[in-house]
Amino acid sequence: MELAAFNQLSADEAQAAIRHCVAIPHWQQSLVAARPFDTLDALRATANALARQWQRPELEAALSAHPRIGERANGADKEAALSRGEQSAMQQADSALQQAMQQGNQAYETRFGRVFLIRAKGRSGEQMLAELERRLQNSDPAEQQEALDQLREITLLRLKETIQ
Ligand SMILES: NC(=O)NC1=NC(=O)NC1=O
Repeated sequence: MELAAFNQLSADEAQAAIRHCVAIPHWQQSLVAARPFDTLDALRATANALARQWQRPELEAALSAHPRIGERANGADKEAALSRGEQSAMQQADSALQQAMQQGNQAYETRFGRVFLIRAKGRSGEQMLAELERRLQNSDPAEQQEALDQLREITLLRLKETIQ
């Protein structure tokens, strides 16, 4: 979608157009309310600044829309389709890597009590497993910040693909 088109949509239509970027309604509504944007850079800077305000509640709300790494996102909705594309590297992963990722996800969820979140686009399965193993050593606060940073990266990538 062109920026000009996004600027001209009704608030409801504009929110619907970016809903799949992240399952945080307040972020969607705040970005819509900040229109009109003069440039794509201005849109992206605002989206980034709003995403930097996220804390634990936003992280937990958003995780519901992000399947585990290595788990095929079933479903016909746009988020599931985006996840399948983002995680395509895992579809080619061999069974050993798939199993290691499953065990890593389990260890992460036992340690931190939530799904491991990483910006999967552009990363191989091996790179994501290495990141999981590194982040398992993080303290709780450090890991919460890393997860929030990854959620922000995923969101901004999706926004970039949605409004160009
Ligand atoms: N658990 C996850 O990290 N999921 C995901 N990361 C992405 O980049 N897309 C996902 O669905």
